[in-house]
Amino acid sequence: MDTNQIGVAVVGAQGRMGRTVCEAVEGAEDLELAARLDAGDDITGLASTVASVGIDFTVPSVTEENVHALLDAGLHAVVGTTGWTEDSLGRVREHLEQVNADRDGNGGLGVLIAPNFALSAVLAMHFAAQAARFFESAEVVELHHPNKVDAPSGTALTTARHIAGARGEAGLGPMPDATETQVDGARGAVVDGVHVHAVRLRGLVAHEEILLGNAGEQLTIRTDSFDRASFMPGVLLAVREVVRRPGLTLGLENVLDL
Ligand SMILES: NC(=O)C1=CN([C@@H]2O[C@H](COP(=O)(O)OP(=O)(O)OC[C@H]3O[C@@H](n4cnc5c(N)ncnc54)[C@H](O)[C@@H]3O)[C@@H](O)[C@H]2O)C=CC1
Ligand SMILES: O=C(O)C1=N[C@H](C(=O)O)C[C@H](O)C1
Repeated sequence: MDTNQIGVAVVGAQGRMGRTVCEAVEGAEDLELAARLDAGDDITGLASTVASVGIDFTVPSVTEENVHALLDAGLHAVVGTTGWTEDSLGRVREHLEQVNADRDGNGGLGVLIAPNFALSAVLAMHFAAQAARFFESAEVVELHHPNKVDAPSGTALTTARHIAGARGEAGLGPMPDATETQVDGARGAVVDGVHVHAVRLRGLVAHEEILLGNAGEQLTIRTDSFDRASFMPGVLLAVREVVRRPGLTLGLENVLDL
């Protein structure tokens, strides 16, 4: 391996995203694909490889455990897997503080977790948060392939939280809604007061629409990932950035300086 290259281990390498990430890493001159791991493989062994960054695209039930194992093996982590909570993020922050306190002089480890690495999705979330304070109503509709195991998507959860945060800061109250629900679930999930709807449809990859309404007008912000290639520039950027960002970074928007 060239000394200027960053060694990368992909965890979840046999999955839809993992396979695409392996190809993208192999195609990047400044990165070296050092290991492909999937269920049943031992992350601890990465400590004795040239890998310095682990990329996790696995399943919500195992991603936190994988990140702790990557940190214990001395690797930075880039994570696209969904399912993170304030509690699990807090445990990663604590772990980073511990490992980085022990690494004096060796440069701190970083973890970058992003619900979506596609530029269009990151911008859609950003624009939605900017627009939210100007509208009485806002709802999020996410649309995905039917093999997705979680709903609503991590991107939709984050979008809804950002909208709710912006509305709260602007002093907006609850949205108008006179519904007397006839069937449970008809109005979707409610995330911090924002309704989120999840569509699962054969043929889709990853899509999201943010609807913002006032009397007589509507703003629609839409992002479409037609191919998993859309996530790759963001994933590779995250790998290059995480090695010089000790601690926890949440969202690609921080790296893009939005
Ligand atoms: N942040 C982003 O931009 C994106 C995030 N995602 C998220 O990434 C995750 C993976 O998505 P897909 O690749 O579509 O799923 P997938 O089901 O195709 O792949 C998951 C892979 O993880 C493996 N796996 C399961 N347990 C494991 C373990 N303990 N250790 C190592 N590998 C393990 C599985 O065997 C499988 O190969 C999901 O949470 C999805 O929502 C997906 C696309 C983009
Ligand atoms: O499972 C997927 O496919 C995707 N998952 C992420 C999410 O839940 O937001 C990102 C993207 O939507 C694709």
